[in-house]
Amino acid sequence: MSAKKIAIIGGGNLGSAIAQGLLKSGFSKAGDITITKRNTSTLAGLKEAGVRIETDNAVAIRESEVIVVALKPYNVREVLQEFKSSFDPGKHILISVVTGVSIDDLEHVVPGMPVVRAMPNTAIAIQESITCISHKHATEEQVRYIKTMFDQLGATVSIDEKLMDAATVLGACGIAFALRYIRANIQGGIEIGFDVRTASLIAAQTVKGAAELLIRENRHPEEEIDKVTTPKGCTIAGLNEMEHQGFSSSLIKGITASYDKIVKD
Ligand SMILES: NC(=O)C1=CN([C@@H]2O[C@H](COP(=O)(O)OP(=O)(O)OC[C@H]3O[C@@H](n4cnc5c(N)ncnc54)[C@H](O)[C@@H]3O)[C@@H](O)[C@H]2O)C=CC1
Ligand SMILES: O=C(O)[C@@H]1CCC=N1
Repeated sequence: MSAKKIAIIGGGNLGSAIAQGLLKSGFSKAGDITITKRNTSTLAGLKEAGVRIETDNAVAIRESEVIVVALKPYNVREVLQEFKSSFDPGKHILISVVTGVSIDDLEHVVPGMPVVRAMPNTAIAIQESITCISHKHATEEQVRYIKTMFDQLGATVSIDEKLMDAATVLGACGIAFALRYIRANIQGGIEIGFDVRTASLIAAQTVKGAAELLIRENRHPEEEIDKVTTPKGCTIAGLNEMEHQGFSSSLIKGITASYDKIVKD
């Protein structure tokens, strides 16, 4: 698969993370990535690494083949509308990572351009994203290229577009949910005696280990929990107290609140 030049339109949190992941994975050479933003001062690190920094979206689009749109949902239509004459369906592949804006909506703004939606998370910066992908009119070759690209940046899963909002909550927002869980562990760890650095390391590595048990061994969480909960032991005492306080329920309610926010906006 030959290397393509990639433009990231919207060099914010996610756009920058994608650029970092592309660099780290070696999928792209720094000189083959262009990232755009109106105020480019936050992109100094990428600039230093050799990534091309642009304020003019038309230039970035013209000089690239893969266009990753990482703009906010509220201005993506307006910005794409402004630059739609720069798109060439014979040359460009368009990937949108924008939350809550459908393929139909985007294809309506840039007629003739097939849009692939992808929903990564910020761990894409270190090649540990889970990226959900869906498409309607892209060719098999375009989809293969996009999947290969995101495969280098973590794991990928192809989903029906109607699940894209759910994917946003579970995968993209999920990073923040998981981090808040880890932070609570750190707070608890400090209260029972650890300094913050040690508590952070233990909490984060423990969550990583739990995740790896599921991913590598393909197990159900409860099967692994059963191995930890000694009868009359401290694990079950802690777990049951957490559940009495609404642990699982609060997470499920948070996930549905997050989903409702996307669907109702
Ligand atoms: N941050 C995250 O974890 C995730 C975000 N997303 C989605 O990705 C999109 C981007 O999110 P963030 O990176 O968090 O937002 P952000 O606000 O950090 O990034 C958007 C960037 O676009 C830039 N921008 C605005 N107008 C522009 C223009 N005309 N030309 C070029 N750049 C322009 C802004 O300056 C900003 O840096 C959103 O649609 C979000 O819903 C999806 C998955 C995860
Ligand atoms: O909170 C948000 O709106 C975005 C979407 C997924 C992650 N961040």
